[in-house]
Amino acid sequence: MSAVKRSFAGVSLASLVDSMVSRTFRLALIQLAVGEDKAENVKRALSFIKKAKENGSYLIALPECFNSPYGTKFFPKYAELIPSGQTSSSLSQAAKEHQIYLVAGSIPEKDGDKLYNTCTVWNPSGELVTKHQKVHLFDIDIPGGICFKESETLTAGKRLTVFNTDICKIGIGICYDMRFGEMAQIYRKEECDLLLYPGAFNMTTGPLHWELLQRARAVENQVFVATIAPAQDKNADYVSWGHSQVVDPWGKVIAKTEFDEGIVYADIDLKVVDEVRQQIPVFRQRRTDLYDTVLKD
Ligand SMILES: NC(=O)CC(=O)C(=O)O
Repeated sequence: MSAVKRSFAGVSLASLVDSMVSRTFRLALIQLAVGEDKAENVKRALSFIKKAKENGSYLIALPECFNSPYGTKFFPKYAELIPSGQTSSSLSQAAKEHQIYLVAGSIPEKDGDKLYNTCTVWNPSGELVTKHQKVHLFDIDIPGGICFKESETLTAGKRLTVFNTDICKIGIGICYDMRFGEMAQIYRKEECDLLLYPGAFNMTTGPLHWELLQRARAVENQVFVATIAPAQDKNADYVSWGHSQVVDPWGKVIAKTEFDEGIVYADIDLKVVDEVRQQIPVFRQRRTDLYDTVLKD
């Protein structure tokens, strides 16, 4: 729906809707300490989910690779089927028990003879709403910095992923996906109000790009953006930058943490999305006669 369609006879549709349904909710980001013991990783995640629910969260998100260390050598060993694997079954149970939407970071997924980096989304009935297989694999080489090739063991997903909660529409990307502005633009076109990126940037790219990219995606698309990282473990092969955070549609960081394990809470008010889009109406000012970003099958 465009900003134009959001107003009728001088009364914005958003304000009518606002008076009828709640457009605020508490988002919790779990910055989890992830180690080599898969069962322990899942157990810790479940205990943080419980705590986040006790603190009033409606939507809870986990980090990229929350049941496995992040590294190509680990993916084959930790990979599971979705939704028949043990991790999926624990997540489904937790979403149902706590009556929450759960965006479950990512796990290495075994699908046929291929492996994916996959985020599962669960609703308050414990049903798998959707899953996102990371579409842009993290293959980079910065001499003296970091060299990483997810494609050594992973296959790239083939579709973008949006889903609805009772309150808003959400677009999902995983980590490196955040670098691709076209993907976020498509999510805005699909009427998303919030983009969630479970991600694990590193000590080379994190300090420069992590927050910059989130604020850019938020301002360009006038959406809330949240990122959820594993806590930092200085002894791991891959050292996570941490810094899970939430950015509002003005580009302002409204909640954040640094390196340690913990929960970041943000009270999201979707009125802010409508205000920004009304006050700076760039979406309907785009020159689609000159350029466009389109979703392909
Ligand atoms: N780990 C990633 O997928 C991405 C990343 O660390 C980066 O883009 O930098």
